[in-house]
Amino acid sequence: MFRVLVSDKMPNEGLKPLRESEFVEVIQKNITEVEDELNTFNALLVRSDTKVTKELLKKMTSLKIVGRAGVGVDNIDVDEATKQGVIVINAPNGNTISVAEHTFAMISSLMRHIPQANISVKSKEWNRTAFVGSELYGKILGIIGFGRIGTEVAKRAKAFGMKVHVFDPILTRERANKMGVEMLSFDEVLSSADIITVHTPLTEETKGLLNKDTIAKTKKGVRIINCARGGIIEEEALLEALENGHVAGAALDVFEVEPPIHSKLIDHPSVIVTPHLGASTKEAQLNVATQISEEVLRFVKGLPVMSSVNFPIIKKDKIQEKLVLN
Ligand SMILES: NC(=O)C1=CN([C@@H]2O[C@H](COP(=O)(O)OP(=O)(O)OC[C@H]3O[C@@H](n4cnc5c(N)ncnc54)[C@H](O)[C@@H]3O)[C@@H](O)[C@H]2O)C=CC1
Ligand SMILES: O=C(O)C(=O)COP(=O)(O)O
Repeated sequence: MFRVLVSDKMPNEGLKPLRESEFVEVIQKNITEVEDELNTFNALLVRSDTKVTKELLKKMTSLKIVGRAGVGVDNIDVDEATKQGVIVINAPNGNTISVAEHTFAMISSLMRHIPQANISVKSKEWNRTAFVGSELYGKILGIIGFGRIGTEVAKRAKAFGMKVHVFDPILTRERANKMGVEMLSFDEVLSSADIITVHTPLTEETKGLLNKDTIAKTKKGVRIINCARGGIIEEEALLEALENGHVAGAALDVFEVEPPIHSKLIDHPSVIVTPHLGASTKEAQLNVATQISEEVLRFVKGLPVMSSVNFPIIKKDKIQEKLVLN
């Protein structure tokens, strides 16, 4: 049997392709619950909670494939997996719409102080002057990272009558024109936008993309959104800019350390937060779990996987060797 450990929360229905296979056994448990049998699993399915470290990979000696039911693979030591000949796959488009919608909910909430006003009314206050907001219409949304999610955010911004300024190193002018957005340099987006939202992966290159120096290049009164990954924006620099009034507000779904219990940012009155909920919809979770299950099943059947993030790097013979089922 091909043993699949599902160590983060995923809907049963999404795991159906694997559960219904006669060649596969699915075990849904936390890593801590299966410490003694880690060497028996052939596949590991995770979201962002499980940290697939070098240490964990070394213990999982029968592992052939890691499936990320989502997009970001920054919680997986992909280099180590590659060295060990373990394929890493993700579900690149299953949660795009959910994250774009959440980003837009955060932008709207931030501009109209909805979370703060909600708390106020529930505390039996009726304060209509403290929560005067700003319209989105006519404002400039700066999008850093114009991939799947950034593109969907842009479509929604345009529907609200916003202008969209975009920086992405792989964006072409042709595509920008087609999408009705303005393609600019990183610095130009920083200096022109009323609201900046980041949608890049977290990599060595994007870590601290918004820092003390780059935040200083933004407009006074700018609002900053992060529904991508903690660490893309340096939290200390953001807090300082909020405290000195340069940044008027921030909406954060993700944090350098999750949960952010020691982050002073969460106590700032102009910061609104959610607990990494971007992909947490019924639809997205069903999509990503189904996609990843179907991919793992393809792998079990010896068919090529389509969404590997490290496949070309692993030598083909190493995969063939791993493909032989126990
Ligand atoms: N909050 C949440 O629950 C979720 C967060 N995410 C995060 O969102 C990220 C983006 O997701 P997708 O749009 O699906 O990925 P994608 O791969 O479609 O797009 C990422 C874009 O970022 C661009 N990029 C890379 N480096 C850049 C840089 N230095 N400056 C500007 N652009 C750069 C790439 O060229 C690419 O176009 C994921 O990597 C993940 O970390 C994704 C899903 C859920
Ligand atoms: O897909 C992603 O990159 C996400 O951040 C979603 O994370 P989650 O699966 O909800 O823990």
